[in-house]
Amino acid sequence: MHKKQHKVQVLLDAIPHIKKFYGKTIVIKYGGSAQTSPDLQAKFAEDIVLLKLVGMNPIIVHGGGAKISDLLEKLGIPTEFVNGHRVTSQETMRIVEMVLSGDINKNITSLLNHHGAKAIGISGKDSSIINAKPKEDGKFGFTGVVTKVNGELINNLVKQGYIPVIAPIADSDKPNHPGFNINADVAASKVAIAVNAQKVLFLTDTKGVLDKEANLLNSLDKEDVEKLKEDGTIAGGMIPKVDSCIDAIYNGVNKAHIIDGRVEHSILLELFTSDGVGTQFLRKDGKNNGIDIEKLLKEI
Ligand SMILES: Nc1ncnc2c1ncn2[C@@H]1O[C@H](COP(=O)(O)OP(=O)(O)O)[C@@H](O)[C@H]1O
Ligand SMILES: CC(=O)N[C@@H](CCC(=O)OP(=O)(O)O)C(=O)O
Repeated sequence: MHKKQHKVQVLLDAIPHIKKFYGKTIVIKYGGSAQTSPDLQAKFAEDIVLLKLVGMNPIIVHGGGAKISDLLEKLGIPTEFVNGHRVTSQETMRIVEMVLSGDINKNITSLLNHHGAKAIGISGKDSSIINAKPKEDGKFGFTGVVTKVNGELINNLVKQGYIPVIAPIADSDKPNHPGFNINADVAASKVAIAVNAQKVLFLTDTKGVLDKEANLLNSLDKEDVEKLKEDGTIAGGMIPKVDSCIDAIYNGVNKAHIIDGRVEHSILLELFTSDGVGTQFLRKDGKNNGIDIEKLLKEI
């Protein structure tokens, strides 16, 4: 095919995908592990701006766990993770907020704005968009469990043309409280549920969920995830990610995907091509994901 025709064909191939997602809300969890190089960050920004321009409503929830750990180490403050969630002392909470809300949130917001978006950086504390209480009765210190997300406020920002960039810090309902550190995967799924998102994408530093032989698992549901966690195939930072994917698809979000944020334009590959990348999470009972099982069975 002639080069110019090929370019046109690429656009034409994207039409059904653009149609499917036009006007739909997509939450993108931008993990710390996928924020590594300036080049990848610029490609991420291009993808998000393109989604907005073709009529989708992207909402970003970002992480930054690696940067938090780096700063804690420099300051000589020990840190611990249990099942992928950081245990957060009061001292650590201040660092977490500085890194997530002060540094990373503003960098992503500025990056998107310089690529032509109208991005607005907020933390869950702003207007108490995310509320939380202590996780496991305080065993995790200032690590929180989300109790409420103001989806309406986030959707109002979207309606006004903004791309919300949300730091996973939550407010407490108690005054003079330092707030809560929320695992960014958990924050992303709770935001996706609250805004009634069509999809939630988790960008990370692996191809997706891998089995014991490091083969990519293409599609998972609740029971698969339970088995993989039980036998230790899924560990560490992957635990909150898969739990969040399951939470999302059982609470109104059609599909969740874990994709490789190290691959350039992985968001566009996922949304605009039929190949699909990474691991998808889909309810096999067909409820809530747009698949008409009755119709499919008749066609077999
Ligand atoms: N079964 C698995 N498949 C893929 N990655 C896994 C698995 N179990 C544990 N992991 C780990 O989870 C990591 C991703 O989680 P994390 O480092 O928290 O990323 P992020 O910053 O994107 O949230 C991978 O880099 C990998 O080390
Ligand atoms: C409670 C908890 O685990 N909070 C996380 C918040 C940041 C995060 O989740 O960042 P990634 O997505 O890059 O891992 C932390 O302190 O590291």
